[in-house]
Amino acid sequence: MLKIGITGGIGSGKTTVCKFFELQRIPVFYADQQAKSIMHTDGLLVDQISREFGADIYFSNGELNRSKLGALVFNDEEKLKKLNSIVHPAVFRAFDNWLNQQKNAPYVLKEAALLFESGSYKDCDFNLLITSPHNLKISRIMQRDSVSEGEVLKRMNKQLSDAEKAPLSDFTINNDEKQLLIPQMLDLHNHFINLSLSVK
Ligand SMILES: CC(C)(COP(=O)(O)OP(=O)(O)OC[C@H]1O[C@@H](n2cnc3c(N)ncnc32)[C@H](O)[C@@H]1O)[C@@H](O)C(=O)NCCC(=O)NCCS
Ligand SMILES: Nc1ncnc2c1ncn2[C@@H]1O[C@H](COP(=O)(O)OP(=O)(O)OP(=O)(O)O)[C@@H](O)[C@H]1O
Repeated sequence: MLKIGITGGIGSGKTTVCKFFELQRIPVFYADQQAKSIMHTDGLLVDQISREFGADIYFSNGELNRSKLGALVFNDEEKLKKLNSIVHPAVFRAFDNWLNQQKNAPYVLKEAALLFESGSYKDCDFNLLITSPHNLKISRIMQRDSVSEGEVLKRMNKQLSDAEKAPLSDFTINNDEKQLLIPQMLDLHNHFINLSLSVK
């Protein structure tokens, strides 16, 4: 099964682009959403996170206190490294399990904000980068998550820049709201279908 990694900085529009691929019946694994889910459902992970960040990082109903954890890790490089080292291996395992269930698709997409930073791109056959202008990414997230520019910048600064990601990418979609998104996506979809036929 052909595996395509899809990434881009915070607010670049990864998830938006993936929804179009889903309309073409391409299965998409959303690593960030998966991380969110298993951080309160996977007992082993919950134990590790509680041990590292204190039991009160979870609310009494078992939900993760995301704003508290975000404030801790995005202000402390070592804590962020620790959290990543706990969560990322669990997300890799979840992807492997998910992949085993995708039998009939021509190819699959793995959507991850930290595709390159986590090394996960090495496990993909090709990698697709979504780019958008800096200020547009910031304003999208401020609007989507009702957060300040400072909060967006803290997350952005923990990610590689587009200039660093570009040499590691095989394909790029420009989501600057000037170039049309759907034709770019459809061109790539057709290309991936052809690639999947050639590797069969
Ligand atoms: C610290 C947490 C709880 C803060 O949650 P919050 O609701 O504020 O942010 P959310 O998860 O919605 O992420 C928003 C965006 O921030 C960026 N981001 C998330 N985690 C990270 C990270 N570890 N490093 C850099 N950027 C990140 C991504 O672009 C993401 O889409 C959360 O970000 C988290 O659990 N991060 C660790 C897991 C992870 O690395 N996820 C992403 C890849 S699997
Ligand atoms: N081409 C576009 N036109 C209009 N709005 C857009 C476009 N692309 C993305 N957006 C909006 O910008 C916001 C961020 O997009 P999206 O959630 O897809 O980004 P992301 O890269 O997945 O972000 P994150 O790294 O935080 O997960 C969303 O509210 C989305 O609806």
